[in-house]
Amino acid sequence: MSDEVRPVVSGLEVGRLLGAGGSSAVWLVEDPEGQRFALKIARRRHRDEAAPAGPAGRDRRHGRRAALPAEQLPRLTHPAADSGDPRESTGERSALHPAAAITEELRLLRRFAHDHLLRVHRVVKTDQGPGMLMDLAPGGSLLGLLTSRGPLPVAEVVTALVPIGQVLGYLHAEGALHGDVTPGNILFTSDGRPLLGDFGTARLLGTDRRADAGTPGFIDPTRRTAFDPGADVFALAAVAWFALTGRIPGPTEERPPLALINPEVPVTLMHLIEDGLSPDRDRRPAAGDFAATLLRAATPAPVDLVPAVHTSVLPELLTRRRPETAAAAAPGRRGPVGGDRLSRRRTPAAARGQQPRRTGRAACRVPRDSAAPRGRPRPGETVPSRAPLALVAGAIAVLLLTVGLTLTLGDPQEPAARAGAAGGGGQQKSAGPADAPASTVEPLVALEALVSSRAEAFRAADAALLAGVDVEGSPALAADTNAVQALADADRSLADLSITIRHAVVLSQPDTSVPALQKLPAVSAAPPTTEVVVIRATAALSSYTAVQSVATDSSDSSSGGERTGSDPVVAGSEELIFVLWDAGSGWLIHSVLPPP
Ligand SMILES: Nc1ncnc2c1ncn2[C@@H]1O[C@H](COP(=O)(O)OP(=O)(O)OP(=O)(O)O)[C@@H](O)[C@H]1O
Repeated sequence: MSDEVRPVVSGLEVGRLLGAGGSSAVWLVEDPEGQRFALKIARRRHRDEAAPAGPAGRDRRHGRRAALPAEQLPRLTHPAADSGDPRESTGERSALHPAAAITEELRLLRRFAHDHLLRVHRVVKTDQGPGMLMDLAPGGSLLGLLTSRGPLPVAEVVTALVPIGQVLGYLHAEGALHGDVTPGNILFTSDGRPLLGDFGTARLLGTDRRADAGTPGFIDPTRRTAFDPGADVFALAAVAWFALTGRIPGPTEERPPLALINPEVPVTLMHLIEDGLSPDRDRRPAAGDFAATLLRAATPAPVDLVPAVHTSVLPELLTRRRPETAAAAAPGRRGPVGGDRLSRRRTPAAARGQQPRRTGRAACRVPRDSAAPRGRPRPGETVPSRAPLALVAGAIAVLLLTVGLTLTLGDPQEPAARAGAAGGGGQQKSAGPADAPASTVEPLVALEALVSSRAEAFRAADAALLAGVDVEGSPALAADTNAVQALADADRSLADLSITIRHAVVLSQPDTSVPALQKLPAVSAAPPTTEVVVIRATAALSSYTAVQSVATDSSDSSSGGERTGSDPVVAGSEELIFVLWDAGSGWLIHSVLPPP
């Protein structure tokens, strides 16, 4: 940022550098009437490499910042539009004079007006090429805020992103895409109002070269070549994830449940973000619906911009708030937050071992492991709000029925049980761990006992109990251990949880009606000495409550102290395929799969 050269612009006083992205630098400028704007100028490399600015040097609808759909272009009232020039209908307009093209693009852009869309005023000449004069957003960007403060509380994320969902809904309804929704492009006014920036500006400045690029972490891997509002929704969901965790979400199969990283996230919000990020397009909400659900997910709170803004902006911030006591700032409390945030939740990024504050895109690439898990109570910490507990409860509801699926399908590992079975006496059956069935027991009966023991592991938050449930080294054990350990780390357990099996049917082997099952590693990779059975059944979770032990002064450790709980969660049921193995010591769960 320091290597940016201050531009010279006739009629405007150029102030400080507001920020610099991958392709542009943005300066504070003031006109003779004292009105302040932001001036965006393409950085030299991009100016030199850029094609002439124009509305459609090529069809960029599916690329980065495909702000204006090409289908709108033939309807332009550009001087060439009525010329009968076939380039108009094919979108090949790169031959337009750049100045005319810029004027046209600007005219088009200004047709889009929304309270939360950053306004573009005019293009001005500078000694560094054309510059774009736009509304000043003194509150800086969401990226700057996150870099200063770390992950934001849910209530502030709601405030910051509901309007962005709304403005995206507006653009989509108008037939336009944004194409580059990122934390760097979400800006704030001095009263904390979020604005979506960078809409169409790259094309105006001629920096929109990388049609197939985008901002890593916020690019929809399933984006389509046609007009694709879903790609903007994906990016918005990715921004939400980033704002709540300080990490980019990563691919579905690698992504931990959001609730386990940030236990303050309500279940509704967790599901909303997962739906937004889902490769299954049917699950992705429309942008307006995303905004509406986000608004219902938690009570919004003003975005605290103080830690992030330039000192010259502080006097005009309306969102400055007094520090308050740590107790009042407990997670889930409504209203302003402050004192606690500074000490516990708002540890500066550098102190958490994160990247020091930077501007520009690079700062958003926070390493995946750089954000410490949050929400773990410290010894002696006061009772947390119900929100984290409800959250954990909901997260586990998802885990209980689905985590094993992802791992099983994505990572078919050969279990360590193979070695044990090889020397274990073939089909000889021995007694399993306490309460674990031996294979003299019918697999269906065994399955009921296994899921019951699995529920006990979650009730007690004791991963050791899983040894009698899942095959050693299996996908099921890996998934269950992660989930139970996460509960234990958060000092939580699931009271009253039970899992029952209904409508269980053993599928014959080979089952010609389910050919997909024969190819499963869980079935085909079993050692010869291991018996395998495949069961289709409905697993039903009882309602349960996430509880947290709270230390008391009592010296009677057997009392277990007080317990505080969330609202009961009813998790429902799901039809699943269970693959059970018996390597000589009784039936254990190897994998849990969705029905073919
Ligand atoms: N209107 C504005 N008011 C105040 N600051 C702004 C404004 N526009 C941009 N900025 C600041 O400048 C930074 C860079 O702007 P922007 O992200 O638009 O640049 P860019 O080069 O187009 O980005 P990219 O890396 O996506 O190419 C923003 O992150 C923000 O901090």
